[in-house]
Amino acid sequence: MNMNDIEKNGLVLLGCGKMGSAMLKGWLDGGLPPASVWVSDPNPSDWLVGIKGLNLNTDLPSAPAVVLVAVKPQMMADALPTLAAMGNGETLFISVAAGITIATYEELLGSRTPIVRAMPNTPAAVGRGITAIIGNGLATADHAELAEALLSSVGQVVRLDSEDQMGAVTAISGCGPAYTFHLIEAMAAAGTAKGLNPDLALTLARATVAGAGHLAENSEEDPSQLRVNVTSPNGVTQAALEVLMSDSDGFPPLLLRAVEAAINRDRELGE
Ligand SMILES: NC(=O)c1ccc[n+]([C@@H]2O[C@H](COP(=O)([O-])OP(=O)(O)OC[C@H]3O[C@@H](n4cnc5c(N)ncnc54)[C@H](OP(=O)(O)O)[C@@H]3O)[C@@H](O)[C@H]2O)c1
Ligand code: PRO
Repeated sequence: MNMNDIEKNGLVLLGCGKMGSAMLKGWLDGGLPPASVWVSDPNPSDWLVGIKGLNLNTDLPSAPAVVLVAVKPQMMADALPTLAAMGNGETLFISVAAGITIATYEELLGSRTPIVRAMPNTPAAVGRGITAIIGNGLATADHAELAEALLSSVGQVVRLDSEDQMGAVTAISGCGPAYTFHLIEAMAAAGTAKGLNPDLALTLARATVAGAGHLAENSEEDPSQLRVNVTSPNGVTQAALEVLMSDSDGFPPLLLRAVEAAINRDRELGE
C-alpha cells in the first residue's frame, strides 16, 4: 500500500482545523490531487473553499484507503460513529487526537478495524513535522507503511514500540512547537524589557530560535556541545545559563513540570 492507493481510493479527513489543515496543506503541496481528498468539517475555513476539485462536505466514498481523524478528543464520541460503516474493513483509520486510546477507536468503529494512532505537530504545514505512530493488531505492515508514507510527506515519522509512550510523545513533540513559540515570545519580551524596540526584539528572537533549531538538526555536534560552543568561559552566556540551568528553579525542573502537566491532561482526555 502506498500513496497510489490514496489517490485511487481516496482519503477522508474528518475535522480540518489547525492540525488537519497543517497536514492537508503539506499533502497538497506534495502533489496529492485535491480530487482524492474528502474533507468533512462543519465550518470549513476559507482556504478550503478555494481549493479546486476538493470534495468538501460532500458524500463520502464507502471504502476510502484512509480516514484521518483530526477532531478534538472531546468531539470523538459524536463524530466517529458517523463513519462506523467504514470500520471492520479495508479502510485504515489514522487518528491524531491526543489521549484517545486505540481501545476506544475499536469500541467506536469495530474491533476488526485497522487503526493507527499518530501524534503529529503543526510544523507539518511546512513539511517539517514529526509524527509518532503505533498501530493496533489489525494494522498490518502494509497499513503501517501507508500511514508512514502519508505522514512522511509532511515531515519525519517515528514508530513507537508501545501505546504507553504516546502520552510522553504528545507532551514533547505534539505540544513542543507551542513551548518553542513561547520561548520566542519570552525572549522577545525580555529584549523589549531591556530597551529594544519590540519589532527588533521579535526579529532577533525568531531568527535565533529558527537558526539554532536548524543548526541543532544539521550539525554533527549534539545540542549540549552546541551550547558549550556559545558559552565562553566566564563570559556572558555563562552568566545567563547559571540562571537557566539551575536544578532548583531553572529550565529543566520547569519543563519537567510542564511535561508532567501535559501527560496528566492527555490521560484525562482519554478517560
Ligand atoms: N493543534 C495541534 O498542534 C495538534 C497536534 C497534534 C495533534 N492534535 C490533535 O488534532 C486534533 C484536532 O486539533 P486541532 O488543534 O486541529 O483542533 P481544531 O482546530 O478545533 O480542529 C478540529 C476541527 O474539527 C471540526 N469538527 C468538530 N466536530 C466535527 C465533526 N463532528 N465532524 C467533522 N469535523 C468536526 C471543528 O469544527 P468547529 O471548530 O466548528 O468545531 C474543527 O474545524 C485534536 O484531536 C488534537 O488532539 C493537534
Ligand atoms: N495540541 C493538542 C492539544 O493541545 C495535542 C498536542 C498538541 O491538546
